[in-house]
Amino acid sequence: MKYGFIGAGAMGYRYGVMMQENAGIDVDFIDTWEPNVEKVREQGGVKVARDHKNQHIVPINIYYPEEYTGHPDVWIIFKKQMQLADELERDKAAGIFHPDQYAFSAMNGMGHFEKIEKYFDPDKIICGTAMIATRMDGPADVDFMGAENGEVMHMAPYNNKPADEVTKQVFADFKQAKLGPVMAKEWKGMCMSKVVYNAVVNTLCTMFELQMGQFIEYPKVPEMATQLFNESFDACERAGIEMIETRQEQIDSVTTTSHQFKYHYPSMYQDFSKGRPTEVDYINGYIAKIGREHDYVCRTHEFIVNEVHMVELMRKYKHNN
Ligand SMILES: NC(=O)C1=CN([C@@H]2O[C@H](COP(=O)(O)OP(=O)(O)OC[C@H]3O[C@@H](n4cnc5c(N)ncnc54)[C@H](OP(=O)(O)O)[C@@H]3O)[C@@H](O)[C@H]2O)C=CC1
Ligand SMILES: CC(C)(CO)C(=O)C(=O)O
Repeated sequence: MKYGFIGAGAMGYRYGVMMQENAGIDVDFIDTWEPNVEKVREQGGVKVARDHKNQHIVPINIYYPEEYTGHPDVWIIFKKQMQLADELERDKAAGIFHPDQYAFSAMNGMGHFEKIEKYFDPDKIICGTAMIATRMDGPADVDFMGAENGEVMHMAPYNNKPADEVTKQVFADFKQAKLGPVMAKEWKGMCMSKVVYNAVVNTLCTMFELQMGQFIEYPKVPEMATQLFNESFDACERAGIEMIETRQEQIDSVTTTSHQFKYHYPSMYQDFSKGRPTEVDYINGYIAKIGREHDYVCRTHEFIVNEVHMVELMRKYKHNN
């Protein structure tokens, strides 16, 4: 099958380059971030490293939406939550979406599938999550974090029906690309299991400007994680959302993944450090929202949402001095 990527950023490159290099799959990238597209054209591809080592140029096909005439079977969508609505609208106006196409996304946070559903048949949407860390160090310059074969991701059909033939083929292609796919039975619990993880690691590392390996040096991280996961699980239980991991598994995963991705600044920090808004409203804010909708106040998550917005504001004073 042929794949098109909406978003040639950290995760778009991670999936696309691994699919191209490890599985020989035909891949095209669509991006609206001009310095990125121009840099790929100037240097003859995207600069790729793994854990800061073996940096090399990988030749790729990249297009602005308006230039694109291809017809992939599946679109893989990796944008930041705040960018997605405008991106999809521009892609639609450029005429690159077609009714037969599938869409897969493993973005963090919640809210993206409702937007994707406006452009794709819900029976052709595949939900995902990715415990795969990638740094974008600048336009067309990407660093895959963590050792090879450590990639793990989950996927589930948006309609919660058994996987159809195309979804099975996507799974097989991800497997061949060494992205470590695991099929889940139900998409919402699968996605929320990643949201509640990001609600601990992304926000805390961002506020304190820490790489994950530095963050886990603080001995009380498991205690802080327990407090946040307990609130998240309590809210999800009231909302009838069944997580795919237990509370204890999630608490433990903060320690293991922080060692695994020790040089990684979570994607939220990558926005924070470049003066951009963060995804906090789609992560901790989403947990707090489902809590309130079910008569349960997630006090710590609500506090964290405000703290992250406060550090966003603080940049105006600190980073310009
Ligand atoms: N990165 C990761 O490890 C993971 C990310 N995710 C999720 O995947 C989705 C996509 O995230 P991700 O791939 O990280 O994001 P991207 O790498 O796609 O973000 C790149 C965007 O950042 C902006 N940008 C501007 N200047 C720079 C610069 N100098 N360096 C880098 N970016 C710049 C550009 O947007 P603009 O033109 O608007 O400024 C660009 O489109 C998100 O939902 C994220 O949470 C999920 C798992 C892991
Ligand atoms: C890699 C990981 C899992 C780290 O929190 C992530 O999701 C991110 O950076 O956004």
